[in-house]
Amino acid sequence: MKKRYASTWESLKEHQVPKWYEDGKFGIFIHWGLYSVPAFAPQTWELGEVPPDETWFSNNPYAEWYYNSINVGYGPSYDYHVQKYGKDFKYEQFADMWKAEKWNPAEWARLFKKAGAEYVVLTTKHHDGFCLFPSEYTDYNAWRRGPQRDIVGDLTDAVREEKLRMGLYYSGIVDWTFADDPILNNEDLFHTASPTFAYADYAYNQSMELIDRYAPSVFWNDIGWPRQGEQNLPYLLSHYYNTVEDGVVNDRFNDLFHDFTTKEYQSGSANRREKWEMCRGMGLSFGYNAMESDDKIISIEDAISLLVSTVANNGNLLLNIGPRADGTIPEEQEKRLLAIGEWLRVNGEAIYGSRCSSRESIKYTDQIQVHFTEREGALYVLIDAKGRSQVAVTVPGLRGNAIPLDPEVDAEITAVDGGLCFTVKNFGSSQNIAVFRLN
Ligand SMILES: C[C@@H]1N[C@H](CNC(=O)c2cc3ccccc3[nH]2)[C@@H](O)[C@H](O)[C@@H]1O
Repeated sequence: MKKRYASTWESLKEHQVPKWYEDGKFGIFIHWGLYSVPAFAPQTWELGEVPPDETWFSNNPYAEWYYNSINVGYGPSYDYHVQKYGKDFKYEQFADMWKAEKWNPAEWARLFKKAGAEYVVLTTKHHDGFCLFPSEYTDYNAWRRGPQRDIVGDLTDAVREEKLRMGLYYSGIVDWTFADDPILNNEDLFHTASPTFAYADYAYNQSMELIDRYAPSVFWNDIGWPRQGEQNLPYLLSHYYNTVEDGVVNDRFNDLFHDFTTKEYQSGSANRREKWEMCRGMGLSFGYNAMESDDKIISIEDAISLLVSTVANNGNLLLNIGPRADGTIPEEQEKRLLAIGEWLRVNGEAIYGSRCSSRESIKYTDQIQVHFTEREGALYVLIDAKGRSQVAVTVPGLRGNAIPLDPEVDAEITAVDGGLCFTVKNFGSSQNIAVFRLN
């Protein structure tokens, strides 16, 4: 019998995180839109590395922030824009330059499947207000302009064809087509963006059309929800759950409600006792940054290490790709997705469907950490030895027989006082993370 949610916080609080999201562990975030045309941002910091003040916002590494970065009227993006497009070139003109002429959604979905992802989250409307779906509330959308396609619908169909879950991102409180005072600090961002009741209704109406048209498995709201629309939320969220019973929402509704909490790069905190999700770009940006240098893009080994440490601590990893305006995925991003998929094909038994172990992760050095997961009565020991070709670690309190999941891993396991010593002589193809099943 399908549960019916009332539009009250009490009823919503009965919603449980669905098994598919607990089991899925790995998703692909996609930031694609008008900002993918200029595809420019300075390569400065990861979010959380420096305070979110004027220095961050006028040197914003997020290429999807291009509109605000030029709107502040100074800084690297402003200088780039004047030099490349001219002082009078309006951001809105990118709407007719974005053609997505090489886009093949089925190809994208096949790549995400090969990457071992279980779900996908696509931007439907980022802070610039341009919609990737035929919204009935604005013509500033990809059906009327640029690609002249229902990007959201076409990708949703392709993703579901590959039996992956489709999630939708919506920029709830920031929409520069309603209010575009330059943003130079978090106060502007989280509290005073788009301050009208008209915008609150707009956000509510667009969210309803996204739910009714696409029934997304994830409703990923960003930054916050219009304060003038907070009283709409219980109805919106109960409508969402009554439409998508095993749907999930994140914690970016002004901390009023969530299924899972979020971290972004170095920003935010997570606790093992509740479900959380880590999101980040491959480099310092979510939107494609054509200027990005290889040294700023996460290594394959560090991406897998992040997945392992996130999952072992009760999280999911939502790893972003920033496609080019023409619809192709940059090779350096594709390479990382395929390598993660390769690692998961060999070691995924310790990841998919696993649960957080009562054993906390152990940090021996900055390079050597051991994580634990549990699944179907088995304990998995995941030895992460960043950058080392061999390692020997003693894990206390373990006993029994440990088998490497990767047959190419050459390791010796010996019982020592009250624990097991793992001597890994060769990590095989497992990118310096060797996984053992303890029977
Ligand atoms: C995915 C990413 N989100 C950014 C806004 N970030 C937040 O609102 C935010 C970060 C964060 C970290 C920990 C807890 C809450 C948070 N909210 C956006 O400004 C970026 O363009 C991008 O879309």
